[in-house]
Amino acid sequence: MASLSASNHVARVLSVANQVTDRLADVDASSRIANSWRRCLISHKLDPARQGPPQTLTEAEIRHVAEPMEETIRLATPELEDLARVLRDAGYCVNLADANATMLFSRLPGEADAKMFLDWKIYTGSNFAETFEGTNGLGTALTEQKPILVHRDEHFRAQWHMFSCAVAPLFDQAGRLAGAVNITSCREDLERAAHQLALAVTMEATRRMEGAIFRGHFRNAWIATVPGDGGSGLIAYDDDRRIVGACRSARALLGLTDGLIASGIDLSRYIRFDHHAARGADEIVELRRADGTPLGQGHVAPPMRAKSHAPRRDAPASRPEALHRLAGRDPGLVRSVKRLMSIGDHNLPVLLHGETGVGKDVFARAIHAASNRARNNYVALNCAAMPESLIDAELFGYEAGAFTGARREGSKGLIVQADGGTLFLDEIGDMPIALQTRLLRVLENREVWPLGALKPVPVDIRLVSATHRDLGRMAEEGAFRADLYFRLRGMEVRLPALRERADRDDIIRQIAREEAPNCRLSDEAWALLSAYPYPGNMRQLRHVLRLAGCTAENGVITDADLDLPPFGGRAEPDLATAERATIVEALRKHGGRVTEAARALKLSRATLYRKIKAMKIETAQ
Ligand SMILES: Nc1ncnc2c1ncn2[C@@H]1O[C@H](COP(=O)(O)OP(=O)(O)OP(=O)(O)O)[C@@H](O)[C@H]1O
Repeated sequence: MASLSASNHVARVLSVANQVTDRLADVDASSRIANSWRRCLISHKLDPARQGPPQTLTEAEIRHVAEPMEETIRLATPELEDLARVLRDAGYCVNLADANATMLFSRLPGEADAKMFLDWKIYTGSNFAETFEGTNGLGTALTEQKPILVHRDEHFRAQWHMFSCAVAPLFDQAGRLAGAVNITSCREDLERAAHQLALAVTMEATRRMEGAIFRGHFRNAWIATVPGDGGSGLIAYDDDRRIVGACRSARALLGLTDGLIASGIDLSRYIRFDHHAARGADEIVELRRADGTPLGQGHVAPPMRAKSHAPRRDAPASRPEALHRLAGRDPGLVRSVKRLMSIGDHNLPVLLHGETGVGKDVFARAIHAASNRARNNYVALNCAAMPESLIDAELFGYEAGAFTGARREGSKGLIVQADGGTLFLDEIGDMPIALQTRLLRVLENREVWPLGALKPVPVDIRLVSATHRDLGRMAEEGAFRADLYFRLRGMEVRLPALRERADRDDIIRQIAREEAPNCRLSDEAWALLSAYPYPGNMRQLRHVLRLAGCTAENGVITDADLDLPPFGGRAEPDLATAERATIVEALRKHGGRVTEAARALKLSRATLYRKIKAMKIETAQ
């Protein structure tokens, strides 16, 4: 039925709703559309012939309504933007509405189609509740909490007959209805089948939004993905394996309720699997029910704090104190921090330069915390700690099935995880040339192409990188891409070695307070500490004082407690030899197992890998 007059449509609605056999009754009387028409007539008392625009909110009202949805919209936005880009050329407008059917996010299609949506007020602030607008995609999907396609003359009000909308409801991290994702088209040439396809795409995108909302909400918890017929379920649990959250599918799959979750019920009462909590990386696991029956392959992801140091959600917008504290009273650093603060709100890349252990990582975190990105993720990657193929996958992400061994649902990659925040690339001088080219492209185009992806993902990151090498020289010699080098050093900050710092004594005092709080330094110990050149910088000083705090007798650290290897102008070889021997011994003791050796040495696995690589130590792994 291409175009119906308003009066014919009224007669049609009445005959369908009243189940009268009539030539106009072209809609199945038991269908969801017919049921909705009945609701509109009987419960909402609406008139199918009524004309007029939808209710719209003022700017202030929109802000008020959007406030409780702020986090949900933020977490769903990357997927919404993707969906809008995919459907734009097909003429669809894309919206996210809250559970009351008020549109709070809108992306219009190209110019040729956009005017129609503007004229009909299909944009942010408009309300499409079924109780006002009658049967329509948003209102009806939200009423029924089910995806729906409302094609042209299936709308209750005749005035909406030039539109088709496909809508998927969106459920929040607790499985509650949070809103719906709507796509609307006014193209006459698009058949129902085309809209059905677009609905499937929208449902899939909405499922990914729900995943992002769940992961964002439980970013400090472990997350297990459990396969299920109605889509995979997500369960969040703490370090003691107590369940702290479950999405709608996981609740349905395992019979979890709010009450059970609030009681901190043990995960093992529902699912069991083995994984290595200490590894701090995502893992594919074999899942079993509590009674041992197999549940298939699942996936376990560690808390974001372990891999990306995500700040707390209540973190203040910007905290420059840490940066000032790190600069201390060193005039050169104080100047650098001043300059950094003056460019703080810009996204200028920063290149940190300094010897090992001077505090490049803590400085990078402080730059992030002092910036206007502080509320978003700080994501760090050590380029020297991983083989090229792993950096590629970790950094740029990949689509599902992009390569053998890839995670089933693909991986967003660290660049996308850092969207809106800061990406810290440590030991950037060790980044393989092929990846330098890809990174340069990301910085230039502000988008990333995950491996196997058909389209790029837009990203907004601030890049802070660090190196102990002379990148300028490497660029001259062709060992590092010169164009990338110039991009990285929007601002270059040289972190002085501890022996060069004007405020070295302040730092020794501060670290002594932190590492050996119950001890005082004897005069001889103080003399030794303040004269020593510290080839291992802050890290070495910390280790020396930590050890001294343990061996000191009667609360006094003497020179005998200080393990300061002799320094003959160049201490690195001695220190390096001792360190190498310690690592080789730890690896030997643990049968070449890096994870266990790292634990014994109290180093992160990544740091130990980096050292193994730098020292060219052979391992069994
Ligand atoms: N200004 C400072 N005051 C006190 N401790 C510091 C300071 N800067 C860094 N540290 C400490 O020194 C240690 C090494 O810091 P960090 O890992 O940031 O150094 P790095 O330069 O990144 O080292 P690497 O080059 O080996 O990666 C950490 O324990 C850190 O807490």
